[in-house]
Amino acid sequence: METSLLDLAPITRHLRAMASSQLLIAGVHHFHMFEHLQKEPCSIEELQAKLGLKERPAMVLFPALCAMQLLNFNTENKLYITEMGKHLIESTQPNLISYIGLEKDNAGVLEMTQLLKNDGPLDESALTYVKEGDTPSVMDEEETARFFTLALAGRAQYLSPIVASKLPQKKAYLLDVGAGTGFYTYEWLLANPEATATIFDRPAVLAVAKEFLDTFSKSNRKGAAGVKERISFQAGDMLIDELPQADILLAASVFHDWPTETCMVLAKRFADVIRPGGELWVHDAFLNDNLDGPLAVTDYSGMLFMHTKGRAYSRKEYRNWFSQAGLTPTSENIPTLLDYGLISASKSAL
Ligand SMILES: C[S@@+](CC[C@H](N)C(=O)[O-])C[C@H]1O[C@@H](n2cnc3c(N)ncnc32)[C@H](O)[C@@H]1O
Repeated sequence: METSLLDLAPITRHLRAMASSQLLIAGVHHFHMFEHLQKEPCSIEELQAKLGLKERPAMVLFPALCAMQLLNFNTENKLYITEMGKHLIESTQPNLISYIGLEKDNAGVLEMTQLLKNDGPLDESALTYVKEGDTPSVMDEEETARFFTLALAGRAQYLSPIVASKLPQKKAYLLDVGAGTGFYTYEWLLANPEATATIFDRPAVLAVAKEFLDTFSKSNRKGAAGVKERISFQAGDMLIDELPQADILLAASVFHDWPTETCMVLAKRFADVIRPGGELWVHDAFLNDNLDGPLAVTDYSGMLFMHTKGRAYSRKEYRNWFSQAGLTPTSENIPTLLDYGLISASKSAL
């Protein structure tokens, strides 16, 4: 299996870098963060209260400014302004406040500011990649579900050989929840000729996934034709519907679409259907455990914040959810490509 691919991360970093600009300008000109912090260092909660921000926007904005080296955490875990950040305070001469202000009315900055203040858009049906309750979802309309699923196809196709090669290699039954195109599963089944799998997603997304499986099966790769017979599709709502029991449950780019409380619910639901001795695998981009970067992921978190109900989380946050769900997280951090990686947790054997 091909695992030595050229890492295309520079492309996704440039794509996501727009979030850095928006968060920097919003932080300086619309939230006046540096003025608030100049008297004394603040805990995350204290700064959140001063700025009137809910938990999710705070956890997007503060790590981003740390990753930009403008803020940092001291030994008491309080945020303080770095030497560079001091040049964003009025009393420091020279400062770059007015220069940054040239962009303060940029449409993207104003939108980011509004979303940070509201913790997301007022109209939740504008969000992408999420289906929750009775709120209409773009993932349930044929045209938009196709558009948003196709948008992720190239990324999944590119990442899937390396992700599949780092998942357990064995005869097992894999459940791919929120599978989108299903590429990770197709690759993994190709590498594991005795394994079986289920692709779980919304019905309109599965219609697109089936087309990708058709094309995959017809490729001239050895064993590709047989993958189709070992795969089933299940339409449903992962937040409420019964999920099938599995040896391996894969959640690729799934948790980052949801707020913390929903991530905890999902972790528990996933843990409950993993068979004894089975494993939960998460493929995602992770914040540093001390929430100060990396910049590629704080940028990604800003974009996720704008378009979904989620953000990027640290491995420590994931591992806490896994433990609370009754699983045992491993300490292994497995990098893949595009600033993503894998982590896993296991369920004890009976
Ligand atoms: C960001 S995409 C990830 C797709 C794929 N795993 C990948 O990495 O390319 C999230 C997926 O979760 C699905 N999803 C969102 N809410 C869902 C729900 N309540 N039940 C089932 N699937 C859901 C979406 O339709 C979408 O395909």
